[in-house]
Amino acid sequence: MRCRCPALKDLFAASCPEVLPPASVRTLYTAQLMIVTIDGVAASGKSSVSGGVARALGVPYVSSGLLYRAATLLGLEAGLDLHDAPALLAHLQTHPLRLEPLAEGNRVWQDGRELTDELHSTRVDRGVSVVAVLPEVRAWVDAQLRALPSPFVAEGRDMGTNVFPRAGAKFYLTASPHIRAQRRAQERPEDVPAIEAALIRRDELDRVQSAPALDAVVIDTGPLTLDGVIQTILAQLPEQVTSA
Ligand SMILES: Nc1ncnc2c1ncn2[C@@H]1O[C@H](COP(=O)(O)OP(=O)(O)O)[C@@H](O)[C@H]1O
Ligand SMILES: Nc1ccn([C@H]2C[C@H](O)[C@@H](COP(=O)(O)OP(=O)(O)O)O2)c(=O)n1
Repeated sequence: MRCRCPALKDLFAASCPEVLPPASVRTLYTAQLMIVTIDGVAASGKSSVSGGVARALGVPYVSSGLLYRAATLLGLEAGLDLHDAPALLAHLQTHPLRLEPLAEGNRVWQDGRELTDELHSTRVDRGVSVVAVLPEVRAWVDAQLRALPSPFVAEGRDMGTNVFPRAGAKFYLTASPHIRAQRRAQERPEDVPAIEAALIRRDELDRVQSAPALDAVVIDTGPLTLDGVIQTILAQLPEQVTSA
């Protein structure tokens, strides 16, 4: 079959300029074209910016970090060793989590209990990087994210590199640790120096899975307002995303 779709033709030009891939692969890639990924370091503005972009597009946003945070919370509550991947996974199988990706804010449920408000505590902040490096937990989170119906905006660390490599648009947010600590201090009981030290430690622990995608637009949010970042992203979205 001849390839008539401009977006797919571009995607497969390198390997197969004339023939479309099998329908199942085509569907998967087309679905990913309607996903915007916003990755970045801790407290760089990922969830606030994703929420704003998602609202402007009229789609939900997906906060992948909440699943890592919820896995951490359940592990802490059960008294598990957070390095023990088999024990954590077994606990997650018997206590299934559900991410509710709403445009106005994501929520996480475990059966009938809402965990959302407990996911940004200092103890979860401290433990989550330990849980997030476990390959088994990463595979568990990735499977949940890939099962969600597009279009949506996905934010986290590896949305553009690992989870949705064919996303229609990719962004990566940065800002200096000091600026990020000043912003976070509005939401946490600790002072700026303590938060800054914890952010630097977490940047290091998250470094491997936090590399920007080669085709991501990197935005330093330091000099920008929240709305400034949102508008910068909206101005760079390709048509296949805005018309989704
Ligand atoms: N460009 C910005 N200017 C000022 N404050 C911001 C900006 N981006 C985010 N914030 C604030 O910084 C804090 C951290 O943002 P958040 O979206 O939670 O980051 P992340 O999801 O990357 O951890 C929030 O209080 C948010 O309102
Ligand atoms: N896709 C993702 C999302 C989050 N993580 C990890 C990295 C962080 O330490 C935790 C929590 O991420 P979250 O984005 O909720 O929080 P921060 O912005 O880092 O404060 O999970 C990850 O490894 N991969």
